Amino acid sequence: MDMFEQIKNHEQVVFCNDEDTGLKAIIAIHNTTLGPALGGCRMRPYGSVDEALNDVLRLSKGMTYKCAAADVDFGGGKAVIIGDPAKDKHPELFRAFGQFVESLNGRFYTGTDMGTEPEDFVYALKETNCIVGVDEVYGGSGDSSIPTAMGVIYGLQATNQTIWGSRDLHGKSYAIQGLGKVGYKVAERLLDEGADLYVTDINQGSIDQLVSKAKSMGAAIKIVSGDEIYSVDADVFVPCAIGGIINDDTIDQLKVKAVAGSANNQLLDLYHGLKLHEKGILYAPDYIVNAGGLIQVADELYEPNKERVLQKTSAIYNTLQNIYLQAENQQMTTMEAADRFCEDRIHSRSRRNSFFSHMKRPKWAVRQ
Ligand SMILES: NC(=O)C1=CN([C@@H]2O[C@H](COP(=O)(O)OP(=O)(O)OC[C@H]3O[C@@H](n4cnc5c(N)ncnc54)[C@H](O)[C@@H]3O)[C@@H](O)[C@H]2O)C=CC1
Ligand SMILES: O=C(O)CCC(=O)C(=O)O
Repeated sequence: MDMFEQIKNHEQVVFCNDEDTGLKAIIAIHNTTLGPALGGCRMRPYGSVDEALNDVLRLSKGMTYKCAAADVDFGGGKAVIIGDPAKDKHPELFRAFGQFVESLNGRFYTGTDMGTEPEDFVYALKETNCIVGVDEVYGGSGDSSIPTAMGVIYGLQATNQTIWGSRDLHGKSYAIQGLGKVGYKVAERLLDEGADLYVTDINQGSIDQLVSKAKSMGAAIKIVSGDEIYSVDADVFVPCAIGGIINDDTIDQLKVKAVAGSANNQLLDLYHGLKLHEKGILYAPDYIVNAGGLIQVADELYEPNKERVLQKTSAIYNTLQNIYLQAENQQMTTMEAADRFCEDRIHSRSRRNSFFSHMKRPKWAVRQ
């Protein structure tokens, strides 16, 4: 496919190649109407450059919508590093990545995502100030997966309220895919609430950790294989790992009443939102539910304020309920209702914010 056809809705795509450190990364800036691009950096052993490019293009577009929905003055961007997080990480790799981010001169801010940790970005921070979510001792706001997990909990509460008339989390069962930075925290909170859990992860260490936590609480969790997670008899499916997991094959297997989790790009295609709807499964649009981390890192770039982050993250509950209502009133899927809500916000600003008008960096209150 023609490369420009492939990236046609994006403003800028940067291929980063550094032979000395082995860095192979792609930074995608989707849309900066609302402000400079902001989005995490994922590290994965992608099978091909094309796979990595597709991922970063989809993820960066999602960030444009996420920023609009969360009402933060940033645009959509994302980065991917091609490599195995378990084997290929080293300080110089992240320093080299930081140099590429710096070369964008404030058009792109980044931090953690799947496969990366706040500590990795301490090295990138040596090269650029355009890094978010590092520990507070380095001037950051800390692990952004904490508010992300909190947002998922608000999303689950809004979903339960809509389906069962109560936002209570206990008395329901949840199938969690992925016990990483976000999924593990969601699982802990659900255990605290006395919910029943089915869990899966490709990393046995995370499962063992959750099992011993559950044991210490006298609770039981059911461990299932990667394939089984789609067909368990749970009330809600909570995807907290990879994208594209809502597809023709998995929708046929789902027995749940709702899907609400942190994973970015859960629907393989937009029409899978319709298929879920036709099967009577309520879908919580991913970028509405998982905006907590974004809210924290966006806040960090101005005047960091923990209370405000908590307040804005708790608004995910109302935003999601409104999306559910809009979808019902306008006879569309929840994903279509969410997309329309965001597109209206972006278009209403596009007349006033022109391309590149947000080159200026936000005020760096902490690190200057
Ligand atoms: N960290 C954050 O604040 C945010 C994360 N997200 C999204 O949430 C998802 C999870 O992010 P993190 O927890 O930060 O990533 P992470 O890398 O800390 O955790 C991902 C977990 O999923 C597991 N996993 C990977 N493939 C799997 C598979 N096929 N089946 C089961 N488990 C699998 C990994 O072993 C790991 O434990 C990603 O899609 C990410 O883009 C979205 C918004 C913010
Ligand atoms: O958590 C971050 O660093 C930025 C937010 C992000 O990348 C996301 O929400 O997917």
